[in-house]
Amino acid sequence: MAAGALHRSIRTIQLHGGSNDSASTKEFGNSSLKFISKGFAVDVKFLSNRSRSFSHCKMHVIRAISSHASVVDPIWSTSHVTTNFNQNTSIESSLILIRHGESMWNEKNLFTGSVDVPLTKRGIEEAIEAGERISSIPVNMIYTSALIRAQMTAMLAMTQHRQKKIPIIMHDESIQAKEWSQIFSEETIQQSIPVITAWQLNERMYGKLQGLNKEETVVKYGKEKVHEWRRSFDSPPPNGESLEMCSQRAVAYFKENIEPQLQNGRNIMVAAHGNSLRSIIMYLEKLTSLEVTNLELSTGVPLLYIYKHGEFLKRGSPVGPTEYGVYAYTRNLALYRQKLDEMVQ
Ligand SMILES: O=C(O)[C@H](O)COP(=O)(O)O
Repeated sequence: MAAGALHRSIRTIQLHGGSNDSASTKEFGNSSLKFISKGFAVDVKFLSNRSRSFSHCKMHVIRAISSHASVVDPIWSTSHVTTNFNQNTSIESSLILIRHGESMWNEKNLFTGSVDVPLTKRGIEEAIEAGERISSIPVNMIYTSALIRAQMTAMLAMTQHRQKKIPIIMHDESIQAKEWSQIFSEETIQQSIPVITAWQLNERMYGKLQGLNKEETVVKYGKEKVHEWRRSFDSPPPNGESLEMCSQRAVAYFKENIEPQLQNGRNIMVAAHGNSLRSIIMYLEKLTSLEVTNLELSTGVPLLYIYKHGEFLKRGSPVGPTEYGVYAYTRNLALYRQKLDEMVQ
């Protein structure tokens, strides 16, 4: 990654650092500090430590290396990833969206929403199959919701990836969690893919429908009402979130956290849910609130978008690693696949 890119990333840490990245008072007593933040292992020297607030403390970044190993991905070392920080319009990156595989409540046809239910055996198989489909598409970072069905899907899918890197969940919930999950081998870091979990990508909160059977709910409230709750943009289910409300957190998270990574040439997989992904797709494809009512996402089917010139180009779902079509979408994808082919020879 270019030095400029690192410094801009660090500036981002400073700007947003007040709450999430605040260092402990003990650490501020030193004139230098090492920490891992937003996936970067950072060495800093404090120029002024009068302020106790990390976000206001002046510092000089001595060294910042990606702790998100795949950001500097050897397979991409000659590609755009290292040279793309000057708003280079030729930057191109892949975005894979995947709804989790079948969950135990999908199987029972229950409204699930924010309830944290695991995958069924079929859901596990769907996730593995999804992994095969995307196994030759580059993935530098993974975002999942905070719910186990999305996390299982991401992890299972990555067991199939030809790059053989290891997805590692980033624990940012406390300073201790960050410290205790550090990795001390740069080589091991390079063989890892950071997995960022975010509640904002969770399924819409289904309110008083959670745990109810979908068919029984139709019998009780009528087909039309239930369809309106499930698919309309702005009618929330009782005490729950409408798609619009879900979109306010999911799309905001996407814009603030995921889109900048794509702009920097990082290839991203997002494993999330029917409605959080519907709202993100609505944004990517500029769908109207009417058009989004017809958008249905199957469990465990990955969708590919190419990000280029600030636009998201829909590329459907890759069929499989042996299918050539998808890799012909862009030269970079074809080259990536070719490098993977060469690696196994
Ligand atoms: O939360 C749920 O019940 C499902 O994952 C999505 O439900 P929906 O198809 O009713 O939106």
